[in-house]
Amino acid sequence: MAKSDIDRLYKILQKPERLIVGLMSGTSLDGLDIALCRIANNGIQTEASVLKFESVSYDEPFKKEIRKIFAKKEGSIEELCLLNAEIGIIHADLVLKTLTKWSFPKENVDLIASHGQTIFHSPKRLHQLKDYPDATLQIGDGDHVAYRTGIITVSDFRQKHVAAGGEGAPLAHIGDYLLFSSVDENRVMLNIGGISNFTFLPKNGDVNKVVSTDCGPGNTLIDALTRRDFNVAFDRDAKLALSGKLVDALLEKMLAHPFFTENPPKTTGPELFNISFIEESLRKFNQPVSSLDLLATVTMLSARSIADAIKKICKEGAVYVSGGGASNPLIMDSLRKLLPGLAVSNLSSLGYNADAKEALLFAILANEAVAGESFSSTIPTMGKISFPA
Ligand SMILES: Nc1ncnc2c1ncn2[C@@H]1O[C@H](COP(=O)(O)OP(=O)(O)OP(=O)(O)O)[C@@H](O)[C@H]1O
Ligand SMILES: CC(=O)N[C@H]1[C@@H]2OC[C@@H](O2)[C@@H](O)[C@@H]1O[C@H](C)C(=O)O
Repeated sequence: MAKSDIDRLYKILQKPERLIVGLMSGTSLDGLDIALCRIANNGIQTEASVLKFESVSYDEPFKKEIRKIFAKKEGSIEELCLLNAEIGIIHADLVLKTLTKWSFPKENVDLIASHGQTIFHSPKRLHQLKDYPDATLQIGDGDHVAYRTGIITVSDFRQKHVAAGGEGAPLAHIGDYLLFSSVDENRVMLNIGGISNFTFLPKNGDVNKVVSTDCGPGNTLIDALTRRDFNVAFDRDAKLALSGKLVDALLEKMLAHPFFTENPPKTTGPELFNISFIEESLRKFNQPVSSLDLLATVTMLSARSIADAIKKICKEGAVYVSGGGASNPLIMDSLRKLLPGLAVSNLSSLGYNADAKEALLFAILANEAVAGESFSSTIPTMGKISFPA
């Protein structure tokens, strides 16, 4: 860290608006979402827009490398160490490449907000080891990103949330509250990524009534099955699931898992919802199920677990859906049927790109980290600052 960097940061935090590149690499391991965001002010005055967005796919060897340790209880510590640096370097290079593609000079970017790659999410509810705290780990070190890009980088947002008594997730509610609260509509901001999660924003704007929680598997089980049984990365437009049949009794067995009955807020990950979860459910069901019917049933598990979680919190208002699952017609149509009191639409109906939302939300967290104040003792500002020099 050099004095010039501190001076630069000081100037950035005094600006009325900042240009922040938000980076999100989620649990689907499909690629890196890169959003160039303009963010004015901070806190409840925040105004944000996405100027440019690109989702850069990871190549198969890189996905394979991450999968060696992703959400696994056991693996190579060497691999973890190497990937921490490698992911930082790859993310930095993807930012540089994308800025060049946009013909946007990197000198004009104030900050990078880098989520990193979640490698293991281990809240107490999952590990159940009484002598250990809630824990979560994101890698792709921010110093690599800052050094390689020359841009001040805010990263590793989740640790402070855990330090302040949270599970390290969801963090979306902060940006959701700042951007999407409405005086005349109850809003559910639903993201269907690998894991599904939502923020409930009551129409009176009362921050104390905001609820934010994971619901369960979004696309993660669907992707795991299409990879295993059909050798494709995901079920585009639910074509495969739509040609299978829902096996009701198996769905009920899956929904009997205690995660679904626990009250929100709660978080989870592919550490729980993975192929072993499906195999265990099939073992309990003890009847043969075809691959297509299994996929149809697992797709309905996503829709049902989301709808059940929302119904507990909000019965009337609107649901705005983002994340890759918003492009799954079987999930979207099922949500509309299961939530008759709520108008379900894509986040684009509020003028925001559904795929860019999570990267934008982390840009907002970085903006708060440099220019904001804690919302409360349990919602502090989050993120660590890395300097290029
Ligand atoms: N056209 C489509 N039809 C069906 N599913 C789709 C479509 N497009 C994307 N998806 C699903 O969305 C997934 C990617 O979602 P997304 O990028 O939101 O996840 P993520 O950000 O990695 O997850 P998380 O939010 O849990 O961290 C894909 O793996 C796929 O399952
Ligand atoms: C530990 C972790 O990376 N969790 C992610 C994941 O993806 C969706 C869901 O599980 C959510 O809890 C979280 O991401 C979003 C962006 C959040 O923190 O709000």
